[in-house]
Amino acid sequence: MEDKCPEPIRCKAAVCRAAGEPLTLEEIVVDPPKAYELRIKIVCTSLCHSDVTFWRMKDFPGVFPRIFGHEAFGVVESVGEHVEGFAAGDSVVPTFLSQCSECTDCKSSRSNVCSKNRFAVRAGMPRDGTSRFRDADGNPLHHFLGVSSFSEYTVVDVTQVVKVDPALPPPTACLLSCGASTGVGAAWKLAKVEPGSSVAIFGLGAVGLAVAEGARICGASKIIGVDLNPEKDELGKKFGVTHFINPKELGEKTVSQVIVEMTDGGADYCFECIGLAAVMSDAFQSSREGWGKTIILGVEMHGAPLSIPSREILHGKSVMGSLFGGVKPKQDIPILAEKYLNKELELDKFITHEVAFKDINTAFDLLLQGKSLRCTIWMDK
Ligand SMILES: NC(=O)c1ccc[n+]([C@@H]2O[C@H](COP(=O)([O-])OP(=O)(O)OC[C@H]3O[C@@H](n4cnc5c(N)ncnc54)[C@H](O)[C@@H]3O)[C@@H](O)[C@H]2O)c1
Ligand SMILES: [Zn+2]
Ligand SMILES: [Zn+2]
Repeated sequence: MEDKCPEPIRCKAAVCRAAGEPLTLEEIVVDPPKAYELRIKIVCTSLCHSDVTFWRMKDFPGVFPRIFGHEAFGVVESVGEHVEGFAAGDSVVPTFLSQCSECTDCKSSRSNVCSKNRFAVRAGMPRDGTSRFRDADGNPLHHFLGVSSFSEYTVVDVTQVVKVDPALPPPTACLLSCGASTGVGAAWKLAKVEPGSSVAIFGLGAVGLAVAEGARICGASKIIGVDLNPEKDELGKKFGVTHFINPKELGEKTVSQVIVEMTDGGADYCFECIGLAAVMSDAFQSSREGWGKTIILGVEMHGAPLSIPSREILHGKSVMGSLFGGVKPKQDIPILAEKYLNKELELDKFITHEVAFKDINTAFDLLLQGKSLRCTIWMDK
């Protein structure tokens, strides 16, 4: 092994000191990787709405100061003990979901939620709960989803790192680390959308539009997009959205009434890609009796309960939810990468902006104002 004794590294990170406050660029220390961990030099990262949700969360005490970020691409800098299959210089994407490849869930084709390194919003590393980051005063900085990519260097558990083809452009690899994989995976792996199906997507951000991209590839004939932002009408067309509904412009009718009319009984597949319990119910109401499936991808900020009429579920409708769109990171990200390199999967259109690391707060403004889908944040610019 080349990297016998990695030393702590001094570098810059965008630290969130309190909920909802702009991130501050600080010099930090990143400790060497422990056993089963890798230290990664982040090349670029981007902002997903899940970062924004937890950044905003004021009633989630004790987790600041924290380094957010979980969509990224980087290069392995060093590996800890017992790490197999990775070496310094490898192109990788860290992922918020793990795949240990050994547990019952990882071995089953029915699950993508590893039961050995379980998904949780922890403050530290998954195995020992401690932090690998320290600020200038030596105080620990908390991790986010085991990734914390808003730092020039980060430490990630080996079960949350996927090797990718170096031919992938860094911003594209970065998209596959969360949003694009989640949306495309939900249509392709979870719903298994059939040719000729009707699909309704609530929320046309990167996740919702990635569902549209996945549904387009699967041959869906009707792809209905629902969004409050009128600009998503034109934008959606680039992603195969065939019909657009702005709930603010419906007058007396409800969204679900309109979708049921448009699809002659309800959409075959409805996807919630916003994170609002009320919209999850709308999605369910818009699905077809007999076989309609509602797939929930949005993260409800306060975990509000989902309310659906129990009688309607007797009519053959079903609801399911998913982390990462059913994608098993180590198995499926390389497949999605290949689909991109074969020009089957179109990912470049998701990258609407780019900024230098020092301007990371601009990426927050762009997403919050509904102007960007994904903004590439370059660490070396
Ligand atoms: N399940 C997962 O594994 C997973 C992975 C990634 C993201 N997510 C979640 O998916 C959701 C979308 O993420 P994103 O990065 O695409 O977000 P985004 O901010 O880019 O997009 C959200 C879209 O929803 C629209 N919207 C907001 N409120 C609406 C309403 N009431 N009715 C209609 N449209 C509305 C916005 O205009 C925007 O276009 C978030 O909740 C995020 O946390 C889940
Ligand atoms: Zn995400
Ligand atoms: Zn596992």
